[in-house]
Amino acid sequence: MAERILVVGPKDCLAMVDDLAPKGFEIVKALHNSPEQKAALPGAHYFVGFVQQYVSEQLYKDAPHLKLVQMLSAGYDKADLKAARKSKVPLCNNGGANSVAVSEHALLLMLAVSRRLITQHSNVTAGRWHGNSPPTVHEVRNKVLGIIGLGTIGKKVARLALAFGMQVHYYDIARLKEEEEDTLGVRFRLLPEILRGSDILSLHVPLNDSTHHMIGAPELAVMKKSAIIVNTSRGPVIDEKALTEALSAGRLFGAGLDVFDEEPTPPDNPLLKLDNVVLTAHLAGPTFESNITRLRNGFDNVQRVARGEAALWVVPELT
Ligand SMILES: O=CC(=O)O
Repeated sequence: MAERILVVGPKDCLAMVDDLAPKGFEIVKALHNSPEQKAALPGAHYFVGFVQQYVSEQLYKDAPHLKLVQMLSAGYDKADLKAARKSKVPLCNNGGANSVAVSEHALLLMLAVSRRLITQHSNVTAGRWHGNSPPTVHEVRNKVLGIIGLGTIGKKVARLALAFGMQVHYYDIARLKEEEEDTLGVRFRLLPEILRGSDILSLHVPLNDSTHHMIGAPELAVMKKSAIIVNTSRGPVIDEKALTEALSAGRLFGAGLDVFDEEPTPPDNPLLKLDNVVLTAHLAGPTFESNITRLRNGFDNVQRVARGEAALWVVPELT
């Protein structure tokens, strides 16, 4: 009998499954917590979930025959890693499937904040024409971009930034060899140097105990007054209160944020009132293209495990 792949996700995402699903398996598509999911879990061999929060103790209880749990997210900070470890079923992330989307979004935020895009747009739509005003915005060429976290996304951000003529410095606990730095065109700096020296700081680390609030009031205090912060990683990597204070006091030029301490961010969050920010709703990753890549990687991994090979992209905490 064919093995079962259960794919769980929002309706629009499930619509793409039929085009990409591998032959030779029974494919079941279900919305999260739906009766279809409940009925399919006991006989499922592979669980492919668009959202990392689906990885819970209950999942492993309801699906005792799993050989792989494949998340289609990059992050796994909200997945139940304790339950995953206990189950001994490999738990994998999406293998960098979002990296093009997120790196493009990071560049978009850098440019939008540097050029005060939202203010300029609002001025035009409100009939305020400031064409001849003295400049209030920055170029990015020749600026120092500090990347914290030079993984798959961080490297793509570096390549895009280099194409814009930025100088790229990075800090990561895993440092590249000098030849690799030469090939990519980046230079390692210690964290205090990155903070002091960057014109634009872009965060690309996973959220864990060592990255929680890694950018707080003391770190913000040493940054240039003209600096921009871009966060497309996880909200709690920055102390949002300290950032809001720094932005309100004009101690930074601006911030581009796709992620927040609490999501959805509450409507009374004072960050929402600032005019030196560009904010998006944790949507750097999902694009038409990345959704296809996510499923492609997920189904490829399922077939790998079905052939008896080791899964790719097992989350590092479980290896
Ligand atoms: O935030 C998005 C992801 O983890 O894929």
